[in-house]
Amino acid sequence: MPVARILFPLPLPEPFDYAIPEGLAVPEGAYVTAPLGKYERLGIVLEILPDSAGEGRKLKDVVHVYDAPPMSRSMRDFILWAAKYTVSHPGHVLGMVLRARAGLGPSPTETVYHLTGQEPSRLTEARSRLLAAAEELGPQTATALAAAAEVSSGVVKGLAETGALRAEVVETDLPYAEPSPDLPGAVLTVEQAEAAEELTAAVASGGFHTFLIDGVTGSGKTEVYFEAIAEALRRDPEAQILVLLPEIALTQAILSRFEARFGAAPAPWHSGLSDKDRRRTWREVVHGRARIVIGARSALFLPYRRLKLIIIDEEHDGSYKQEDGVTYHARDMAVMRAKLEEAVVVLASATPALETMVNAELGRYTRLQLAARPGASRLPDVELVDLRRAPPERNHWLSPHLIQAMQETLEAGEQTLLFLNRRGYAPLVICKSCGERLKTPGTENWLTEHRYTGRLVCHVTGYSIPKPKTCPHCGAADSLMGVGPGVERVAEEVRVLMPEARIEIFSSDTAQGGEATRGIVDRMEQGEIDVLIGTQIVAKGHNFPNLTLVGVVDADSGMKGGDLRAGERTYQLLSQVAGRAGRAERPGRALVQTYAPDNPAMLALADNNRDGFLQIERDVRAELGLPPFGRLAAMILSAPSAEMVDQVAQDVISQAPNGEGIEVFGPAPAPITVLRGRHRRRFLVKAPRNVDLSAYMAVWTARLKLPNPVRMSVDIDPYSFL
Ligand SMILES: Nc1ncnc2c1ncn2[C@@H]1O[C@H](COP(=O)(O)OP(=O)(O)OP(=O)(O)O)[C@@H](O)[C@H]1O
Ligand SMILES: [Zn+2]
Repeated sequence: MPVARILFPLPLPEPFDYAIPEGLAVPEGAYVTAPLGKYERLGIVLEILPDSAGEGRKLKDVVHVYDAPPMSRSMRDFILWAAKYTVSHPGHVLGMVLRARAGLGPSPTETVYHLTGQEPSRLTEARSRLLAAAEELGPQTATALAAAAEVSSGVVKGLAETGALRAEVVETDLPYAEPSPDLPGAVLTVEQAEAAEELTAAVASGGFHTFLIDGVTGSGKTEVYFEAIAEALRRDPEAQILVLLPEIALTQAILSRFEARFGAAPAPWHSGLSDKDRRRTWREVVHGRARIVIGARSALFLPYRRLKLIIIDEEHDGSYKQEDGVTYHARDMAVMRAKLEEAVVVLASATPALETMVNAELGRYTRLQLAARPGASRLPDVELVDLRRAPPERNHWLSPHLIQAMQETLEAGEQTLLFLNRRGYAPLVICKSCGERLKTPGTENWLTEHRYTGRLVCHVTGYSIPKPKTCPHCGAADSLMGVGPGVERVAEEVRVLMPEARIEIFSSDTAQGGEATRGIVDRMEQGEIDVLIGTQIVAKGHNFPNLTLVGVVDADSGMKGGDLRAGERTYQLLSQVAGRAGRAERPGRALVQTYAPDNPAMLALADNNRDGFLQIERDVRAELGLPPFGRLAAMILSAPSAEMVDQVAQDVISQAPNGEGIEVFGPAPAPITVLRGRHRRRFLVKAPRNVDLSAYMAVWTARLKLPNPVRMSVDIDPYSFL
């Protein structure tokens, strides 16, 4: 009897072997169930071994094979590779792949009711209301019809018995409509057409190829990669296309753009999906029927049947790094995935990551440049406002220069966007009496004041309390004071300065759920808002034609904290924000308030000299042997008490293997020192580029025997450093 080697989505070190019973067809990659411990569990057949592998062994049987296309070999290889790279159990990675396993079964069904046109024998008031609702809404469930007509669902049953309604059993999860490659797109400019041609040629000839679309904001990067998508759809009727976006950029606006271009909505994948939509997308992906998937980073781990093109829009974005559980960077993983699938991968950005630029220079990626915005649209002028010379008034945040520009903009009937990457009213609350800074109990995380809700909130842990009347430390009454600006406080300032302006705040607090976001975006597009004050949620993907002034309230805030990418990230975010201005005919400008106008990131921003900035960055990193010129990994230990974690950390460091050129720093407090009641310490490991740091970390972690409540995780290429 042949043997199936099965991987389960559990943190187990290896797969297990099972016998394939007579009469059961089990292909490689099949989704199966098999007994493990007390339960039958879902797993994946990694490979089929010859009969000899089972000889003399007492193996349990595979129990059930799901009626779904088997997982491709390239997907299985990707799982094993990703586990090795991230120093995780393969079963842990498989768990991410099987996140909506309900999609393995067929769609659930429900009963809907149609009008038959036949008159009921007796027509009551309730019955005619219900028939009217059925007429208006079309086929619906009894519950939905009854609710719409405000009658009991018994009325539906009664009408069905008289023959006025006909019941039909239908599937709840419908397939996605087939996108069409041949609808007209934008008429491309010469430079756009050249870039599109290179992409479509690579898609047409097949095979692995990595591109970078390096194009200024608003240059039409989306229009260009649309052409590659169209080509992939056209070439291969089974090809699947994955478009990754930062979660925050997955707005209705971009979905609508896809729908307009391809005549059908793409299959979505992000953290806000309902269970039903998650199951639906997953099923359609596995069966190969979802042709275009648009999703956040975890969409990379879906088990596509035939993935031929991956787009990573805003490839520099920090949200592609997953920090929890299996830590990975979706951009880097996507390139590997494309290699295994022999697919084309396209990174797009106006401010590519230094890592990506270096890869392009080394010829690993083909760089396609878009230097201009199409039509009359121009890049905004960026001007630094030196706050040391002309500061705002005390306890105010807008400089006279910015205020004047806002007033001119309002008078011209145009819109202003003020950017401040801080939610709430004030980022810090202190007691005037005793000087205490309010923190989440047991941690070093400050509480942020939110006036809108009257609460103090921790943005790290989510801890929140109503704002106390007295100081929790010294008991003084009315002594708590918010320090520094958040978007709510800046809005307050603008309201006083410009009482006639229509002002709105756009942050994750005011944009809970897609509907609210759409409301603000729509109103901004329609010109119903004069001043929009927003966090990074406004920085990406929006096209506001009448927006001509962008004000950056505090350009320095992102520079603090000693993070190796702080300068790069500040440059990226600010040029992204500035790029919102002047996207239509009217020219735009950006005023950037800073106390450090000679910082290289600020100077480069003002000169629109991105490459000069990257050159300085790369020199610094090359000098220090930091990524991409060296490698980093982190190990995080956590335990219920600080004493315990410190003690274990000493033992852990003594076990670190020696390696040529490898340096281990720490233990030090982790970026988030206390999380969910656990104290965290971190080691940072630095190695030359040619060292396999994953293998080094695997050797180290295999040596450790950690006491029970202590947990350990490895982060290859860490991104947070505080
Ligand atoms: N060739 C073209 N003809 C007409 N309109 C175009 C053309 N190219 C781009 N546009 C329009 O210009 C705007 C910006 O294009 P797009 O969003 O594709 O740029 P982008 O480079 O992806 O921008 P960002 O960097 O902000 O993400 C869009 O409204 C788009 O429809
Ligand atoms: Zn006090």
